Amino acid sequence: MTSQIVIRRPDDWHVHLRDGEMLNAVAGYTARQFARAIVMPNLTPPVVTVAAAAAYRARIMAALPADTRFTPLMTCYLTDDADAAEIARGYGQGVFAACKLYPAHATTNSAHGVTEVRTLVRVLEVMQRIGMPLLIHGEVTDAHVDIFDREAVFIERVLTPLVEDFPELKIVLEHITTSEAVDFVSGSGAGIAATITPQHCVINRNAIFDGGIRPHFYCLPVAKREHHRLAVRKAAVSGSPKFFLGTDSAPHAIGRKEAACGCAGIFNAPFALESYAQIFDEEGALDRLEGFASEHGANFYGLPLNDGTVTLTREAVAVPATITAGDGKLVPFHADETLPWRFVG
Ligand SMILES: NC(=O)N[C@@H](CC(=O)O)C(=O)O
Ligand SMILES: [Zn+2]
Ligand SMILES: [Zn+2]
Repeated sequence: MTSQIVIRRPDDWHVHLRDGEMLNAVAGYTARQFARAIVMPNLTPPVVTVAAAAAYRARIMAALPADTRFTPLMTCYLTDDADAAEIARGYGQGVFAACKLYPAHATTNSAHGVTEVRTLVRVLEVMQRIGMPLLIHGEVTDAHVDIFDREAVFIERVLTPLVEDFPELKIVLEHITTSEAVDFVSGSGAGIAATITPQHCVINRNAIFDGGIRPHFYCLPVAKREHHRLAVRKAAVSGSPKFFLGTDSAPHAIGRKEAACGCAGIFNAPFALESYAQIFDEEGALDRLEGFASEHGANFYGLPLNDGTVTLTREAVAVPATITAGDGKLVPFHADETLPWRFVG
């Protein structure tokens, strides 16, 4: 039985580091495990300019010890009046690594998101030309569409025509949750990829209602039926270069989760690699963890692979019930569980 995993230093291709006190509390968890991370721009107000992204990047580095080897990769939040020239300038200067498309009102802090993808034609043309990836929260927001169908309907109504109109545009369908998403990405060209979170490999929708409402298992897109979980999990461990690691770690203070209208988001950064290692181990695919965690994403983005390695050992690790964050508390994914793999560093 394998007792140790050594892989090239991995990257997290989708994370929410927040700002202010929360940023100070959570940034270290991501920087400890990952060499780079694609940092989501859904702050209030959202990150839409090169200057705002550069300033946010500086705040992230200031939240970490000076000797931390971590590179935040910044993203531009697309709005209906997104500025193609500003976006191209930010990409050219190495400030923006990608643009993020939130359908308006699809998820946390998406009120400024895009109402009609059609309005973005100019921006998408430029992105396609310069090779800048478009990252998508793939859910329709139509209230008539059942919440469990919103990803599949987005693929049909929005993503399929988008790929037809912009065949060379690099697209990452973020945090996929359905067999429809797996099939769409698998059946598309090399320019279409997806990130996969640990939670969508581990839980199905029953977890959200297990003996009562469980707000710490609520995120968007919401977890789906078991057969979807199995499809997503199979894609993660498949070895396909189209699927790569993106935790979607999305911290919300405990009081904002345990509330009459609790926020969507699962905080998985503190034990992210432990969680993925367990999944790959259970699937007999530990030899594919390195591709998923450390190679496929970088290759898709056209970035160099990281130097150095990280190690996990087969050793029980107890996940605490809560984690202190400033004056408040966060509940981590796997709270109160014991995981079989320990991140050593
Ligand atoms: N995933 C979530 O449930 N929440 C994310 C937003 C997002 O990634 O959709 C957040 O910012 O809290
Ligand atoms: Zn999202
Ligand atoms: Zn997210």
